[in-house]
Amino acid sequence: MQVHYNLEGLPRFRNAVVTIGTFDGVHTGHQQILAALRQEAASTGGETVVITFDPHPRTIVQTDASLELLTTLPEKAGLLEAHGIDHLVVVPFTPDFAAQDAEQYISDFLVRRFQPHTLIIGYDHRFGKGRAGGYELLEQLQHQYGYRLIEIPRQVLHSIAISSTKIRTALKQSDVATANELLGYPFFFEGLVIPGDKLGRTIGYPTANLQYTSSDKIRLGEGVFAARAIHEGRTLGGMLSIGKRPTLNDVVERVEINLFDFQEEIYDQVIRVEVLSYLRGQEKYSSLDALKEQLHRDKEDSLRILSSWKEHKMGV
Ligand SMILES: Nc1ncnc2c1ncn2[C@@H]1O[C@H](COP(=O)(O)OP(=O)(O)OP(=O)(O)O)[C@@H](O)[C@H]1O
Ligand SMILES: Cc1cc2nc3c(=O)[nH]c(=O)nc-3n(C[C@H](O)[C@H](O)[C@H](O)CO)c2cc1C
Repeated sequence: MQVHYNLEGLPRFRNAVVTIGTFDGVHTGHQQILAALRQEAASTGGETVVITFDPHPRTIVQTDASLELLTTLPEKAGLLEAHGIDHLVVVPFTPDFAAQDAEQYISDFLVRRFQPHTLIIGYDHRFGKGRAGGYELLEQLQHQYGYRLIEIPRQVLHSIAISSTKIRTALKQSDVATANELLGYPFFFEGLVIPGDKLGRTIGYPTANLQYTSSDKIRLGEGVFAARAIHEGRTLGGMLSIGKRPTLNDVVERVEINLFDFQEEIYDQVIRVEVLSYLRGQEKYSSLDALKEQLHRDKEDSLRILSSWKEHKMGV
């Protein structure tokens, strides 16, 4: 897949089959649209093109709220590539871009830049100054500009919006099963390995303490989870803990992962964590020994879950 950040440098697409959207999470609902895109492109010998906006239009509209994105831009690009998309075009959603009038958006942006063979567009797609343009205008001008228009039905868009909301709610409630089902791959995030207080190794369970690398990305709720970590191309099994370490009467939330069959120093490195399954909540144990016994059981549970996921190579 090619990723284009500059509208001036776009190649001449061959029979471009184009869709436009934020595709946050690239979840099962979005995947239906991507499948339609691939199918149309296959039948016309064309290339699939996804147009997305960055920063997210929501940052322009509502400045205060945290974004809680399901995917950062690079993560989204990785997923789109895994779904067989040929080109991702990232359009800076600037005030200037938002201010062009609707007919200009069609003629100068869509037609001139992409020469689309087919446009797959939501019935509610709005564009141009004051969001004056919509599906009807694209329909009126389709013969003049020679593109074919395919409408994404209302129910499909509705179910995508419902899924996005459900995934966000589930993740914040640590309900990984619901989130992963709707995502169609295990939820993942990236973390920088930072120093902790060197306690983990004293109980036989060293943990890489993680600092989130993205401030815009949604945070998973507290709990203990079976997980995988991707480190320098290797996938390692592990168990993830998100919580305030009640046993130690700590107050700040820690994100830490114990990796199985692993003994390397990885401070200052970034790892990707795929969260497979929720195991339990954070508990206060009467001693570090009692915690250690629980970690032993968590490891057994995690190993069982990991082996059932072995054949499952979802995500990227
Ligand atoms: N199996 C493993 N799982 C996780 N990290 C490991 C593992 N083996 C070695 N390490 C390394 O050891 C570090 C963790 O060691 P340890 O838990 O003792 O100290 P720490 O970083 O101070 O964390 P903590 O706050 O958990 O005590 C990790 O950051 C990593 O670099
Ligand atoms: C899989 C896993 C589960 C954990 N569960 C708990 C817990 O239930 N309560 C707690 O106080 N700390 C928990 N911790 C954090 C633990 O206190 C910490 O890793 C060590 O004290 C070292 O800092 C957990 C850590 C891991 C890796």
